[in-house]
Parts: sequence; structure tokens; C-alpha cells
Amino acid sequence: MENLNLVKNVIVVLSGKGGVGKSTLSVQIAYGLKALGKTVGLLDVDLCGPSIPKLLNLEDCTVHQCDQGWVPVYSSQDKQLSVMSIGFLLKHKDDPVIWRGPKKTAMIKQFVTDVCWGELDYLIVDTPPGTSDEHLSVIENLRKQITGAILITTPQNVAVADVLRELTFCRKGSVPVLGIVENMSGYICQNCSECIHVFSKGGGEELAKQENIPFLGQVPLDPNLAMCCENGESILDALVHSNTKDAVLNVIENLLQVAHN
Ligand SMILES: Nc1ncnc2c1ncn2[C@@H]1O[C@H](COP(=O)(O)OP(=O)(O)OP(=O)(O)O)[C@@H](O)[C@H]1O
Ligand code: SF4
Repeated sequence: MENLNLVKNVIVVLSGKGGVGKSTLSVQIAYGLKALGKTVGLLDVDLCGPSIPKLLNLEDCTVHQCDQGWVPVYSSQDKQLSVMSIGFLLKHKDDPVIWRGPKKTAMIKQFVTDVCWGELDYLIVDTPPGTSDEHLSVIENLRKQITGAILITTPQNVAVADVLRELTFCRKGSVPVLGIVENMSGYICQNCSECIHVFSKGGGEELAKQENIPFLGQVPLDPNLAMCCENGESILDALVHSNTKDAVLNVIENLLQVAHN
């Protein structure tokens, strides 16, 4: 665990359902924390669907070994954002990873113990959807280091019900819940920038109130955010004036209020 000695906060990003924007927000939060002067690590434990390398435009990178373990990939020369994903270990980036539980568990243990993160203010852990072997391994191996979890949901009731399951998982595993983020909360019209609520609104906020946990904010469904991810960019750098950019910043600022060691 020596490789984690200098990591001040570990934040696990969870969602009950797939495709709700967990990886998108993990990346944008990591970029945002970096922009605020923090040193950040991003660990992708979605072993069967690693999307982090693509979202950071680091698809062609590979990790190297040093005496202490693996040297993560850095997103820029200043080394303020370091990244680890199984995507960096695959011979061909489109190779499928078809592993059973024990192999996944061993890989995650290696990710936790063998990556030389160095000094980090925040280590963000992006997980697959649901509560599976990967989540249990993260909790088992990082129990002492985890600051807490953030739960990503969309406003629809089904997604919110899935978050309830994640909440129970956190409580059973004694992982503090730092808050809920409601993603895809309304659609930003590309003609007039008006926010249109296609689905029901405020489910995540309502749930946070009901469960007495912090609500970290809403992020709208915005093609500009999807475009930033396609290009591996931070929305904070890519756009000058945008409600979505302000919404992402608001989530990060709220997160900083609740997660700081
Ligand atoms: N707020 C948003 N605005 C526009 N597009 C978004 C937004 N959030 C996510 N997306 C898009 O939705 C898709 C799914 O997002 P993402 O891969 O981050 O979800 P996920 O929850 O990590 O998925 P998985 O369960 O597969 O890991 C991506 O194409 C992403 O660009
Ligand atoms: S919100 Fe206004 S500008 Fe945008 S599509 Fe609808 S009518 Fe057109």
C-alpha cells in the first residue's frame, strides 16, 4: 500500500445503471480539480469497458514498469493528472477483456497496490455500473483510504431507484456517501441554449433530500459536453460561456466542500 501513502483523498464514482455519464463526469471532475490546482489521479476499474483512455485522448499510450510498480500515464507534461486503465495494458485497444471474478479481483488489487501515484490530492476511481466484483475489490483493497463515494444518476425514476441500491451497497460496505450528481438533467437546445426537461426533473435532488445526503448538482445533457469528451478535452477549457461548464464547476466546488483531508 506504500504507493498510496501520499494520496490524500480517494473518491469512488458509482452508478446503478450503465450509460448515465459516470466516466464522462469522472474525467471532467478530474480535469476540473486539476484546473483548480490540485494533483489528481484517475483510476479506471471498468475492466470490461475501459473508456477513460479515449475520453482523455490517451488511447495510444502505454504504462511502463519501474522498481516500485507501474508508472501511470500523464495527461500533460506538468504531470498534474495521472491515469491508469486496463486500456493501457492491452496489446490492441479494441481487444475484449473477458475475465471471471477472481482474475478481475487480482487485477484490481494490482491496480491498487502497484501503481506509483506519488503525491495526489485526489484519486478518482471510475467503476463499472452496478455493484459487482470490481466494486467489492475496490472497497476491500482501498477501505482505509476511501474518502467516500459519489453517485451519478439521471433524473428518471428508474435510474434513481438504481441509486438507492448503490446507497445500500455503500452503507453495507461502510463507505461514506459524499453526494449525488444528477446528470443529463434537461437538454440544452443548440439553437437558443434553453434547457428543455425531456424527462422528469429533480429525481436525484429529491433522493438526496430524502436520504439526507448532499446533492452535488445537476449537469444537463449537452452535445457540447459530448463533443469535449470525443475530443478528450476539458469543458472548462473548451467553452468560454456555457451553463453546462458552470454546472460542472458547481459540482466540483460542492465536492471540494465535502471531500477534503
Ligand atoms: N451531460 C451529458 N451531455 C451530453 N452527453 C453526455 C452527458 N453525459 C454523458 N454523455 C454521453 O453519454 C454517453 C455515456 O456516457 P459515459 O460513457 O460517461 O457513461 P457511463 O455511465 O460511464 O457508461 P458505462 O456504464 O458504459 O461505463 C457518452 O457518449 C457520453 O458522451
Ligand atoms: S428551445 Fe426554442 S430554439 Fe430551441 S428547439 Fe425549441 S423552440 Fe427551437
